[in-house]
Amino acid sequence: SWGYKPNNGPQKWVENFPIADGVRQSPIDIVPGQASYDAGLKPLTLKYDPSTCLDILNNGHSVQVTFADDTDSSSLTDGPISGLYRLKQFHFHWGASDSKGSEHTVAGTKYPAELHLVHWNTKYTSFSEAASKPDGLAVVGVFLKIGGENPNLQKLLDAFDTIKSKGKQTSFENFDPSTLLPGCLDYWTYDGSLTTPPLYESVTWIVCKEPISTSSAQMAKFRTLLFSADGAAQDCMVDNYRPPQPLKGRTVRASFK
Ligand SMILES: NS(=O)(=O)c1ccc(-n2ccn(-c3ccc(F)cc3F)c2=O)cc1
Ligand SMILES: [Zn+2]
Repeated sequence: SWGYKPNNGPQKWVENFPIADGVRQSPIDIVPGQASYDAGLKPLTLKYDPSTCLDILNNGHSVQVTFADDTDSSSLTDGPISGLYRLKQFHFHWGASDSKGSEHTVAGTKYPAELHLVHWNTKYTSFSEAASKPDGLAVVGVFLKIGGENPNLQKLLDAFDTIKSKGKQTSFENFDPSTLLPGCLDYWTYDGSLTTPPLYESVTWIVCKEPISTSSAQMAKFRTLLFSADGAAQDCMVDNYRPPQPLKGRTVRASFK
């Protein structure tokens, strides 16, 4: 099935997912000078309850932390959206080296990794119903840059040895995703899509301007995960990012001057 190799990667996805050539695909290159400041954009309100954190999973494409979404206790409101969106999961994209890995780029600059916090619109009854609707999802993107070691990230990395291969999952409790947010929540926002198949054009993207830090050693830990299942030839999980897609006339708005 789909992946990130030459034979099944982003250039091939259109064969099974024709929306790959759609009008609101993600990620994009964000050019700050071309973004338009919108004074009507509200600050983000992110309220996360660590007790909703359930487990951590290697799904064969990324490492994902999943949340209980049967109540509003972990939610996103305000910002560019209306209503309340519940947190479903967060995951990452990263490179084989510190020179690449993010999906969104900023004036062509690639970061070594990017965190995605995936929320769904509670005007729908479930994540799966919301996932394909034009206003169904809101994903908060946070860039990771190489700097000091990130102690909050380390809690996640410490679980990686037990979920090394595809399909491995383990309980992961009381993690507060707000510890992975930057101090400043200035953001860019635009209408986009899921960045992996099924590539649904259902995402209001909210990309934070300020990155969080991680160390090179911590990035190396991400690269010990495997795309492959137990028993199969070991295939390092690296470069699990889609390159920027055409803007096709979309406007990127900035919440800051
Ligand atoms: N990288 S990202 O844009 O944040 C991103 C990319 C892909 C997904 N994704 C993949 C499968 N699904 C999914 C899972 C269950 C479901 F019912 C519907 C889905 F679209 C999903 O939401 C979720 C998030
Ligand atoms: Zn993602």
